[in-house]
Amino acid sequence: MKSSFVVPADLDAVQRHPKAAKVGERMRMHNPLCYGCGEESAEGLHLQMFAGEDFEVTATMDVAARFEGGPGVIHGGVLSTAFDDVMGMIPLLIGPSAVTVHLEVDYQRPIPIGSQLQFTAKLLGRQRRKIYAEGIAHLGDPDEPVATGHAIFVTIDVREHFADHLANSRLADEYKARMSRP
Ligand SMILES: CCCCCCCCCCCC(=O)SCCNC(=O)CCNC(=O)[C@H](O)C(C)(C)COP(=O)(O)OP(=O)(O)OC[C@H]1O[C@@H](n2cnc3c(N)ncnc32)[C@H](O)[C@@H]1OP(=O)(O)O
Repeated sequence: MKSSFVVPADLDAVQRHPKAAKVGERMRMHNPLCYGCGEESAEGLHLQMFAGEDFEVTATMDVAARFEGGPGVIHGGVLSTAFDDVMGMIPLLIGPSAVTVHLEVDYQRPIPIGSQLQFTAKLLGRQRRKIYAEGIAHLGDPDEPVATGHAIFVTIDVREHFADHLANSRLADEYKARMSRP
């Protein structure tokens, strides 16, 4: 990796949340309209995420024709969206909701339209509200990654963070009802 992404040395202790998805279990969508993993996002990536051992998440994504960037290959922005969402599941293994504050992707090989991308993401550490994660994407052999991602997520109070924006969602009524429950 050729960037300034640095995980601090003085990390906090972390534990897997008792209510986190079990190993091998599909992780629930955080929002059915999410462009990354939402089943109700017609044009979205439709990532399928699974909880792994310890602090790992795996995911698969079919590289559909609508994701083309260069001729016959995936668009780089689509791939970075996928990394954002896959690594964005890591905080849910330790508990808090969190949003991306930093995301970077190293593109190592072209990724063909029609292929199935597989992802493995893992926690690198937590320091206060910051959660550091790393992910790789591969086409079947995890020892031959086609891209690598790094991200920092910051924990949020979900109700507070989204309060002014719920009305923009197609599921505004549902979210308003859910967030007004004690
Ligand atoms: C319905 C269920 C939904 C559940 C939601 C699940 C969604 C997951 C999947 C999708 C993920 C996304 O795409 S999220 C969408 C894209 N992201 C966003 O929209 C986030 C926009 N950013 C923000 O709203 C804000 O920056 C916040 C709220 C995240 C943080 O602001 P804040 O609360 O004022 O906190 P602040 O003090 O600035 O930062 C806290 C700590 O993080 C550090 N920090 C802040 N920014 C950075 C940065 N770019 N790089 C490094 N470190 C940073 C600070 O130095 C500090 O460290 P220290 O002092 O402790 O050392």
